[in-house]
Amino acid sequence: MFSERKVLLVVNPISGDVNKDVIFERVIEKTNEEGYDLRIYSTTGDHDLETIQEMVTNIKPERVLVAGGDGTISLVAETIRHSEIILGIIPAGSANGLSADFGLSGSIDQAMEVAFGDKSICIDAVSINGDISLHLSDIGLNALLVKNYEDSDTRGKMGYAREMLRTLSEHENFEVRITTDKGVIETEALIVIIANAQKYGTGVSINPIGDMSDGFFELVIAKKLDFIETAKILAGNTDFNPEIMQVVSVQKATIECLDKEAHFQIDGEYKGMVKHLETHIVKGYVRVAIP
Ligand SMILES: Nc1ncnc2c1ncn2[C@@H]1O[C@H](COP(=O)(O)OP(=O)(O)OP(=O)(O)O)[C@@H](O)[C@H]1O
Repeated sequence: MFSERKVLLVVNPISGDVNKDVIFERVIEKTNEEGYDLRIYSTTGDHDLETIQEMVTNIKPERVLVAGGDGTISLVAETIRHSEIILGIIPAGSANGLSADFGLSGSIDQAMEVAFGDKSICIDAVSINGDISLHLSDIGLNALLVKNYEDSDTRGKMGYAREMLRTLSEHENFEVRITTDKGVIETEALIVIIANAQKYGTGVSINPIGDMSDGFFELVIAKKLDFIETAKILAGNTDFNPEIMQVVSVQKATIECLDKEAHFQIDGEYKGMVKHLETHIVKGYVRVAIP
């Protein structure tokens, strides 16, 4: 059957611990029912951005569905940025931070309903030294945890707990200067989070005022915490205490590490050590289907 209504499904075959066969079956079934012409792309880890970009240009889909983690979602978002094409998320990564913020539970049934539903919002992104962050990026403690977890060959809760303890023993606070149009903050920090959203994938709410569509992002600056409190936060057992963290809503900021380089991660992907970050909001970056 010929159809003008096209859907592109992008699947990361290696992400998370999720059986992609079920996803294929459900998407094929749903697109048949709704009369969509379906195209499928499985990522290879090599030149995926260029290939997806070309497919989007040629196919002109109404929706692009992504079954993968935050890395694959960011990649696809880049290919449909500033367009009316709707991004449908089928959570299938290891952490699924973005999906959690959109209220997606992880069930395929719910994801399908949402991805083909008629509710969507246009979300902002944050540009950090030229890279795009859709969710939460940070320097300091959590970025070191992301690095340690990526470097370790264990997975699952036990592996996470072990890396968390190692991270707590290795981490050192750093001196930071943050310059925004609201003034200059100079402080010792445990972590500085550049937050477009509200919650980490663990469910910890670190930015309760976060709104992905408001034209602002938040800088969440946490100072020294004690060992137990920090462990609870990393493990996802408690939210940040407002007494020891400062939150500023901005459109632009310069972040400088004054005494040493700090570990840096974007949306769950470790990016190395940095001393200087230039950040600014990119309004209306991508349209996402929501519950
Ligand atoms: N076929 C493939 N083989 C190997 N690596 C791949 C393949 N397809 C994509 N990748 C890699 O997968 C990474 C993106 O993974 P993604 O973020 O989707 O899942 P994840 O890491 O399991 O989940 P999360 O981001 O939620 O932790 C990229 O580094 C990309 O290069």
